[in-house]
Amino acid sequence: TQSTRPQRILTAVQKNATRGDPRSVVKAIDHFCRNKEWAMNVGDEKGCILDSVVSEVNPATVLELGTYCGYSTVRIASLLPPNAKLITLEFNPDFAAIARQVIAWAGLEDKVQLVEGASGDWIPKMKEQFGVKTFDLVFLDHWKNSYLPDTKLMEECGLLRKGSVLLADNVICPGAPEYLEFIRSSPRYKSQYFKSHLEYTKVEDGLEKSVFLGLVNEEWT
Ligand SMILES: CNc1ncnc2c1ncn2[C@@H]1O[C@H](/C=C/CNC(=O)c2cc(-c3ccc(F)cc3)cc(O)c2O)[C@H](F)[C@H]1O
Ligand SMILES: [Mg+2]
Repeated sequence: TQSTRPQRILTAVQKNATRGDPRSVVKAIDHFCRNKEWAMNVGDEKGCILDSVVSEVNPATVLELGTYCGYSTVRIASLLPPNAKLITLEFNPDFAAIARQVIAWAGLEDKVQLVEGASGDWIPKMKEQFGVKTFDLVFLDHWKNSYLPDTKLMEECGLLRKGSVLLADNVICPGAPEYLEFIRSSPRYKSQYFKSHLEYTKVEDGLEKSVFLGLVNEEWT
């Protein structure tokens, strides 16, 4: 039977990366996607911006929406301090199965909890199921029209605290116009755009970093 692209990405990791070496896993995927088959990983250029935000936030709790093959999961988890936890949500069972193996090859299973299911179902259960109070960092990289509803849901569920950082991929390509419009005009967020390129291409894309400011008082006037 024909293999899938995620399966071919996993094979490239198993052939070219060193077990337990996250950087070699990232390198193997980038090499495969740049030279063999494009895939929707955040990639090396935007990945460096992701790395710098993770290092700056130095999060104890991270939520990733949209695991796909686990590329950004490995990038983020490899930078986390000891005892930090990354919860990543993926509702496609085939992608989840590949991502688990990629994360395991990188030796990061202890830092990552991959939850197979939909963000809309799991965000409301984060506290009771995983003992999470709030997230220090959220990486949004799932369906682009889900960025806004899921951000509102995280607020409603009390999963964001003053200073929580949201980092959204693809705000230009494919684009997340409703999310950008909301987050840039809301008094509850301080946003910053990091201009870059769509993974493995010269097409413009970028990441939007937004700091949650908490419920600001003008909302009570
Ligand atoms: C809605 N709730 C969800 N809950 C759990 N897992 C989810 C949920 N929604 C999706 N997933 C899961 O998250 C992933 C979805 C990633 C979507 N990403 C993209 O579409 C995306 C697209 C491009 C792109 C750009 C140009 C072009 F010409 C073609 C493609 C570039 C990018 O970097 C992207 O991230 C996964 F597939 C899905 O099962
Ligand atoms: Mg993306």
